[in-house]
Amino acid sequence: MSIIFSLSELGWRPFFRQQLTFEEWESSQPARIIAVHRSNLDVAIDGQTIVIPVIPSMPSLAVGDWILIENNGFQRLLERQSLFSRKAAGSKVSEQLIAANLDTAFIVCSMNQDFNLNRIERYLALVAEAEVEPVIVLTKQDLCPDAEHFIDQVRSIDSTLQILGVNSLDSESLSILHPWCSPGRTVALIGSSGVGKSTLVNGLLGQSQQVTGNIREDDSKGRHTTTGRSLHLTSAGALLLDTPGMREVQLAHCESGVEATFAEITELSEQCQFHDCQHQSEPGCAVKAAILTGKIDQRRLDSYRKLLREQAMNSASLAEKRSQNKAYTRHIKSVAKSSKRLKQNWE
Ligand SMILES: Nc1nc2c(ncn2[C@@H]2O[C@H](COP(=O)(O)OP(=O)(O)OP(=O)(O)O)[C@@H](O)[C@H]2O)c(=O)[nH]1
Ligand SMILES: [Zn+2]
Repeated sequence: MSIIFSLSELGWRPFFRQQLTFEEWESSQPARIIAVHRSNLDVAIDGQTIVIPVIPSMPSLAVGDWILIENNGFQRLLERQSLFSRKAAGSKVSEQLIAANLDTAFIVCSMNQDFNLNRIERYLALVAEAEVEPVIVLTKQDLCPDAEHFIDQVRSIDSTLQILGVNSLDSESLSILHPWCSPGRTVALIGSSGVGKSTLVNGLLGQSQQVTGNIREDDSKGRHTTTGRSLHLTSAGALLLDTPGMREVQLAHCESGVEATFAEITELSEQCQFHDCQHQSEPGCAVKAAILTGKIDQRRLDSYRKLLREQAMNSASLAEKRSQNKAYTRHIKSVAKSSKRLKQNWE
């Protein structure tokens, strides 16, 4: 089932439009990537969706990317407004792109014993790193006698956050999310297992469906496989990006995201006596002083430290895996070279 989209419904806006040269306006067409497969891309252009082949000279592309095409062939990638990526190990692919040009990430957490502020802060750091607007969606409100208690806790970490309580099983309750789901906007969900993401996705989609139906693609062995597309239309008109990768994003190379999520600690750090203060037992620590006066929560500082450590450890282990892979590749190459030499000598 195919739905016809206009460019503005696909999220086309001045940020992308102004990147085109006059010549590009004349000769090429903007297109949004709605699925990335091994050998081709599904892209939506003004009024239709088409399939274009993946060619080796293409940059890494993600669902949600805007590209220019000419005669149904790839021209160039437009600058992204936001990007979720997973910093993968491996000598060839150092960064696995997950989703591009999202406007909003719904950070989903349930209002029950699974509720966890540290986890929300972890997701906030990821979303800040990707430069996407966060909205905290607290689910299972129907089962919770004191939703305000949970909402207040989230507000205590940042009073400017958008925080909404919902019952994902009730579409009327989800209308509170509509301001972020208007036509042309792109949203995605992030949250732990069991908090109700799938239920929320179903509720937001209502009777609507994937931007186009599944397609069949030949895999490397020539077999047909059916691959789902990742961009869906919500009943309120937004595009909902639902890709498994979003659910597995790791905290690595995310220092600026962590710093942004704990802005009050980062700002206070500038007043610490030592510029590399760890806020533990150093003299003249402004952060410790703020904890003593109750201005900052000890939990906040612990969470900040833990996330900084986690992202540093993940980044380091990825770098190590990368260098191991490089060494392995060098080894394979040298074995191949010497066996070629041997063969030449033999002949
Ligand atoms: N009462 C109630 N139940 C909910 C709500 N949201 C989700 N559930 C239920 O919670 C359970 C888990 O929901 P899922 O949508 O599968 O959770 P998920 O986050 O997608 O979990 P994973 O697929 O493991 O990532 C299901 O039984 C849902 O019906 C809600 O707002 N209210
Ligand atoms: Zn300090």
